[in-house]
Amino acid sequence: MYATSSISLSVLSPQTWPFGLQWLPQPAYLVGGVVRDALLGRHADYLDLDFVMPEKAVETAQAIAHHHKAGFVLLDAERQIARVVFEQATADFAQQMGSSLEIDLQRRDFTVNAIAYNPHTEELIDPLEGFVDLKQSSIRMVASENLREDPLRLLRAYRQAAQLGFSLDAETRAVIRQFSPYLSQVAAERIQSELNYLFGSVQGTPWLTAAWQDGLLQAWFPQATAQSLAQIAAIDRSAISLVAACPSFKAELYASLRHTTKASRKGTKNSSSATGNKSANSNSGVEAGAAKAKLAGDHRTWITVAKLASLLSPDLAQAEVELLTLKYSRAEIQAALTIIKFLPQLQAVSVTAGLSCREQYFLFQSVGPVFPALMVRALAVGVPISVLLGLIERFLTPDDPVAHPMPLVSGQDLMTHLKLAAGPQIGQLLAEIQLARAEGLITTPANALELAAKMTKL
Ligand SMILES: Nc1ccn([C@@H]2O[C@H](COP(=O)(O)OP(=O)(O)OP(=O)(O)O)[C@@H](O)[C@H]2O)c(=O)n1
Ligand SMILES: [Mg+2]
Repeated sequence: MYATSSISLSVLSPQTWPFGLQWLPQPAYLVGGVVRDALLGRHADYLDLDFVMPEKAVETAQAIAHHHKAGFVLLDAERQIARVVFEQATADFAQQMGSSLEIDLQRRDFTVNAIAYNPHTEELIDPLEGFVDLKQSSIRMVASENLREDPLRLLRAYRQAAQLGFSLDAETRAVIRQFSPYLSQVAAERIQSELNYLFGSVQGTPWLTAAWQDGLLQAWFPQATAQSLAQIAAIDRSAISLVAACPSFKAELYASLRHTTKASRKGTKNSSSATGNKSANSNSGVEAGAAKAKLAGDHRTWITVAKLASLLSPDLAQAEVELLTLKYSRAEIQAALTIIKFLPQLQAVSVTAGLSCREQYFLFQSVGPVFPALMVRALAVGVPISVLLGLIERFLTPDDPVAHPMPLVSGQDLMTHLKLAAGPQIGQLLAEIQLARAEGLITTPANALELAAKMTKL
């Protein structure tokens, strides 16, 4: 135990919390990432407070939530863990595991995450010498049994190494390799959220590759090869090249998909009983997790979907099974499958001939909003940038008749003017009108009606 005078821990001060110190019983400790990050001088983009206390954890959370009109979620009744969700912060309150704080810390994942701070006395408690590992930028397990107890920690090691810019202690890595088959026992939602972080940044890529090399991804992506991982690195480079060639495409590539998904990095159902491995047992818990993931910058973009698609089987049915197993949302599954389905068409394009107007029209129609993900994946697998830039220009032009056709006439117009009955023929005529427009053959509604009249007489 040592006093904090030599280190600036102002970020841990109750002044930064959304509630006052008087709400906490004595003793109570801050633990986990917030302490680690404060010691590193690392400012997370949002406040994620984890408290442990020998008793009254849930009552404390309840009282704080009630007084501050914040959200309250009982994450685990048995282990007495509750979450209070504020607008700009989340605070978890857990009953200490075991009869002392030291025992609780000994049951955690990595030494750098097993440092506690007592806000009442302003002291750090570091029995596992996590501070030494922090200074050496090293992720070191507390004990191999702890990794066995909650195998998600195997993958967390790579995610946290990526996030912190740390290395993985050699002995820890050897244990992870040995335990890698146990990762298949972990709830898919928890795996997914770690993966999303690894997909979400350039720094994640080498660690994703390391995780694959160490056998952590095989159970979830049985078809992934060294080449798949190389393609993920190529996606990082391709995104840079596309933005350099076409700066206005950046906003499209990095558009957030989070509104389309409810998967969360914490608070999803699981059966593990490890310390700090908080699990929600209600839907509101999932919501709380999602809210937190959103605050934490769980950035799902078209680039992350393109990376995900790189690891999947090229067989659509098989890829869908892999995505469903990982509990990806409908929207993400649709997006990843669209990439897999249309990539071969782009790979087959000859640079000289390019895609015909008609082919482009159908490509835009079929791919829809997934287009940016398909472009970055296509460039990563070697489709010439010249082929892609033409398509991107169309995509970025709001009134482009090929990428964004506006109907010249409606189905109703056709029925009224040509005295046709409703039926599949109307849809076919509308498609032909759009195509003729895309090819520059017609420009006005009158032209469209003429064309349709001609076609019905054929
Ligand atoms: N599977 C897990 C999850 C969490 N923890 C412990 O619970 C703390 C808080 O967990 P969490 O907030 O998920 O992670 P952080 O380490 O705080 O990292 P982040 O910056 O991602 O919040 C961790 O530091 C660690 O002590 C653990 O031992 N095993
Ligand atoms: Mg945390």
